[in-house]
Amino acid sequence: MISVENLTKDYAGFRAVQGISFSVQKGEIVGFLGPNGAGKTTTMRILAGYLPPTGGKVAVAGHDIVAESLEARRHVGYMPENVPLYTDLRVNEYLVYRARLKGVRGKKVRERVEAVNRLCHLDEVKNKVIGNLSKGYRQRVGLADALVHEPDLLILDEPTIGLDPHQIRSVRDLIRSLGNRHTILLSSHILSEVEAVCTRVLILHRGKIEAADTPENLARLIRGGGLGAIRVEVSCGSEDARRAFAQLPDVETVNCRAEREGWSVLEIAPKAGKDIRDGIFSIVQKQNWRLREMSRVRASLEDIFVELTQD
Ligand SMILES: Nc1ncnc2c1ncn2[C@@H]1O[C@H](COP(=O)(O)OP(=O)(O)OP(=O)(O)O)[C@@H](O)[C@H]1O
Repeated sequence: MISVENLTKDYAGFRAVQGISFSVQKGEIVGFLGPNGAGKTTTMRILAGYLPPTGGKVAVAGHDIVAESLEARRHVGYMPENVPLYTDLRVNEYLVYRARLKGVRGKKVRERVEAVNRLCHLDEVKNKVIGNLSKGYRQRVGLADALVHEPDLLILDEPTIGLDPHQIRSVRDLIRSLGNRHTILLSSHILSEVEAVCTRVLILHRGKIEAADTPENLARLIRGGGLGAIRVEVSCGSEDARRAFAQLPDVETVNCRAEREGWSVLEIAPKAGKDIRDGIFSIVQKQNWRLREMSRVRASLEDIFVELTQD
């Protein structure tokens, strides 16, 4: 659905996107992550046909975004970061206008507007003036706009920015349900949201792709080859515990997380690919400590993001 080869974008001598390549298959929901200024919006605007690339090849649904711009854009629904709406229009009027502008004709216009109103839960506000809507409803109007011409591909730039937790959850559920029928590329700084809806993530840093994989595989990349840190709670002082566990040959780091009432909580990271659980247990036995927790700490998407994008 998306094919990007060696894409570059220059702004007045500054290279914001530095030769990136990736592809997105039909039916995927892909999270596009990166620190501020990484080049996410720039890339998304190029994919949506709003900005010309400086170099490289970009195709959407098999159509070159430069040579066959109109045809490519027919397949794309784009929701920009700050949804530009005509605040004097009513929701219905706006969506009818947008549908016509995007080439929807005749009876189909009403049908499509009704369908997206239903899908985006806009029915109760469809006759309201957009300027009087809350931020959450405006975001949904933006999403309805992106969907009104039945695109195959949805490009959503921070779709939940500025929403409260209830609204975030409802937009997230909506995106997940759209994933059944659409391919989706979405950027977000809310990593729990990306973890919840995306099948794959692309991490962009300073205009380059640092990683592209499922969150599970990325966690494997950064934490001990997939085995992850082990969290233990043992009945001793944290310094004694730290020293004892650090002696294990396959241990990379030992960090104390808490110490209270004679118990210490530690996170022990193994060297890549090593399983240190037996060794940990032997030490606990030898020292005659009591053990009330031994669990695996899975790297969160936030851990992965921070590790891959720190300077
Ligand atoms: N129109 C422009 N003219 C000049 N520089 C620009 C322009 N648009 C973006 N940039 C620069 O290009 C770089 C990438 O910006 P972009 O908006 O694509 O990043 P982003 O990853 O979307 O960031 P954010 O998470 O803050 O939205 C930044 O350094 C930005 O200042």
